[in-house]
Amino acid sequence: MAGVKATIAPSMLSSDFANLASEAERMLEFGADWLHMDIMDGHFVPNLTIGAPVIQSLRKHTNAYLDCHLMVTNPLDYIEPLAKAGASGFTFHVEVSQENWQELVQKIKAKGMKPGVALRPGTPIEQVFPLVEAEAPVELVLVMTVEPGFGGQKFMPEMMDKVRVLREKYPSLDIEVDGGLGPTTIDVAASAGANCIVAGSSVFGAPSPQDVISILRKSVEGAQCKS
Ligand SMILES: O=C(CO)[C@@H](O)[C@H](O)COP(=O)(O)O
Repeated sequence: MAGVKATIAPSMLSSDFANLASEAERMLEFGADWLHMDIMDGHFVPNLTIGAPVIQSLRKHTNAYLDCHLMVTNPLDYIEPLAKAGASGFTFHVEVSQENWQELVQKIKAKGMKPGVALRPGTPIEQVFPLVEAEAPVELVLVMTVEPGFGGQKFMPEMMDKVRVLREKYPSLDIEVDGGLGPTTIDVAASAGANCIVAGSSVFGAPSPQDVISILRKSVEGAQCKS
């Protein structure tokens, strides 16, 4: 797994939104690499969270990489506002982009953001291959390990087959996993080949978030040494 960096991204969905800036600062002090921002429209998923105005407010307080996961039906509408707001990564869902993914990726890149594609647990992994192999490719694949919409759900180990297939095919791709990740589930994800780890409740709910971040990182780095 040469060339992929262990990246730990606390999911700010589990933070205290009323104190977002200080929660973000705390996570970065604890060793987080990215801040994972879950943008939901109440349509693609049955939950409504934040959008560009909140990213813009947070951007005033931090230079951190803001890893935005768009759980929305019309990702195209979000590119311009999120770029202006200061988003760093823009990951849209393959299920809503069958027709226009090339346009999406080109626009995301043109706005200086890192393009990624996510897939729901029920979506076959083959659907993302063309996006990774395109002339203007996505640079990250987010394998959802729970149904998108809410934090605190149970990790789905059967999703690791998707991660293994991706890692085998694309040794230097950023492969992100999201949902139910924590000290008890990280080893299976890391050994399957995931290198970007999103974790919400296991980090924010821990007596020592710093220790959890460190356990996640060590597991990913350890798995890379073995491969
Ligand atoms: O995208 C999502 C949920 O849709 C995630 O980012 C969750 O927020 C992760 O939370 P935990 O499962 O780690 O609590």
